[in-house]
Amino acid sequence: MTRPSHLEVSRMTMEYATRYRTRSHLPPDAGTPYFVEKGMGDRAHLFGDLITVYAGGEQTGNTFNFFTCEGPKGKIIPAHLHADTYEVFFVTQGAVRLFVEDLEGRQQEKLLTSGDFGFVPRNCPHAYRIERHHSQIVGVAARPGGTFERFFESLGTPTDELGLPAAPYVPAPDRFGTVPQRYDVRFLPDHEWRV
Ligand SMILES: O=C(Oc1cc(O)cc(O)c1C(=O)O)c1ccc(O)c(O)c1
Repeated sequence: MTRPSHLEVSRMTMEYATRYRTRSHLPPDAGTPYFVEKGMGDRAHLFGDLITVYAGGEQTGNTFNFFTCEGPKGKIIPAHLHADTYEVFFVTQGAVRLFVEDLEGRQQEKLLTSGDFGFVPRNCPHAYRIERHHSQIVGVAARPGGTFERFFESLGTPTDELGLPAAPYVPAPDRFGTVPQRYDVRFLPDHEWRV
């Protein structure tokens, strides 16, 4: 067999076995350059969302991640915070209303549309609502020495599908008692938005 040229190599989508998938396009280590075709990251369904992870702790030495989150219009993620995790919300399609409270208790609300960016520091309560069908957010969420992306398939479920779940995936109630805290997620059921 002849060796592929550099160009051919760059077009290939390799498959790996990782801690999380028997077949993944993400390598199981931090030293391998790689490419992932659109939509072909490690996918999970949680509530009405499709989350696609393109890079996570395994690939980045636990320093950052990169994922997309797509959900149906009307979808609300209720108030929560991350004690030690910084988060990016970069909207690439549709419209997403982000609510965030700073460390002094000042609240803001902003409609993000394609190309708009929101940043949520650690310890800041936040929530969001998807305002348009086919909305997509690019996310980065990490803390010193840890990333967050496996939260989605731990509370939700891994999937090979490329679209939103046909019916929302609602975790069993006992999962809420253990999984969020493992990933530095604290839901705030009594939180009120004044904006
Ligand atoms: O984590 C993000 O969104 C979520 C999606 C879910 O289906 C359930 C959740 O609890 C959350 C959450 O926020 O905790 C998310 C989405 C987009 C983004 O840019 C992020 O940084 C995080």
